[in-house]
Amino acid sequence: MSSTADTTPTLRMLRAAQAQQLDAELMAARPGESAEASPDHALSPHYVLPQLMELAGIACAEVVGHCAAAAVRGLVDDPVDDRAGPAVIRVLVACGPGNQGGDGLVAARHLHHMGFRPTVWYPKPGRNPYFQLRDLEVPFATDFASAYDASELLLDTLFGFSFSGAVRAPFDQPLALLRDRTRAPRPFTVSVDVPSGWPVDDGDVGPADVDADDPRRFLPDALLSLTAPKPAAAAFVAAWARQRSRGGDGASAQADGLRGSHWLGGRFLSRRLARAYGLDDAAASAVPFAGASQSANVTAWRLAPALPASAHGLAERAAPPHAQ
Ligand SMILES: NC(=O)C1=CN([C@@H]2O[C@H](COP(=O)(O)OP(=O)(O)OC[C@H]3O[C@@H](n4cnc5c(N)ncnc54)[C@H](O)[C@@H]3O)[C@@H](O)[C@H]2O)[C@@H](O)CC1
Repeated sequence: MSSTADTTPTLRMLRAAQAQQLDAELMAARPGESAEASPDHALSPHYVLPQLMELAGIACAEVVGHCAAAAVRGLVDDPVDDRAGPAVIRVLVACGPGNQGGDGLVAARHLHHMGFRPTVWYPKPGRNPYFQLRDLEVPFATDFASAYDASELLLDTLFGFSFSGAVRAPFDQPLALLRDRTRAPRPFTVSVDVPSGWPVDDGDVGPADVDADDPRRFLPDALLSLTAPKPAAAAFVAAWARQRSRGGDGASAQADGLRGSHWLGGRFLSRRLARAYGLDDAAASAVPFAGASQSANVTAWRLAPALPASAHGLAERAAPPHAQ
């Protein structure tokens, strides 16, 4: 009989296929399928993609804001006086070809309005927020390496839960650079959903245990999970636990407070959808967001394994499409 109940709050994880399914259910987005065809779609909240991206993007910008002071104090050779405010902080926003790249574009717009100095690397332009950034005269970088070296902070929105296989050009070069820059000084790096290049559903292997050319040598300083952590978030948490037990790498105490931090964003789930994916059951505690915040620091939260696919009927349904 156990004597003391463990009260550590818990977040349930979602595997890639579950996250894609949930995304589709939020939007009722399967082309050609009538709402009557599926009870899930009849109940869908019918979000449209730009709404979800806006919420994801503002959560990204908020987490960058939380981490910015640490980035400046801890990792720059000649620390900037943080009383100067965000205007001195250069944030490189690396945007991939999918919806996560769209989150990054939205985040860059919010960062601009918050007073930061964002620069965007977006080698496959196309989504609407791109034109908004052009209108705001936010600079676009063509050379990732020099923009990286000129920044205090990197927002990694290259790939999220739909990444798979070996990385293809033109994204291979930035991922190789991130993999090779394992030590400070380097920009404080915030990844979204999955550290780019990592296998989404692998929760066990961490950067310390992989070969020199393995993408998991790239260990971001902070991770923002959207809607729910993916198994890669558990690998991120485990990798930072190992890093801490080895005594870190010399960065300042202030920066260390946020290095290895895990955040949750994406406030768009109803109780019905949360319950359907096991995000609202006895093992998964209540949502951690406070007040108007679009992000919550969940570093101290435990991560529970994703439910088996059959638990919410995923196995019986076709894989959803996702925007390219
Ligand atoms: N419900 C949610 O949680 C929401 C998630 N959003 C974001 O959307 C992301 C998922 O978006 P997507 O499904 O578009 O997927 P991703 O943004 O993960 O990327 C898919 C794109 O990457 C390409 N790609 C995949 N593997 C590759 C490889 N090995 N080399 C080169 N290119 C590769 C694909 O061709 C596709 O263009 C999430 O991670 C999250 O950031 C938000 O935009 C909206 C709401």
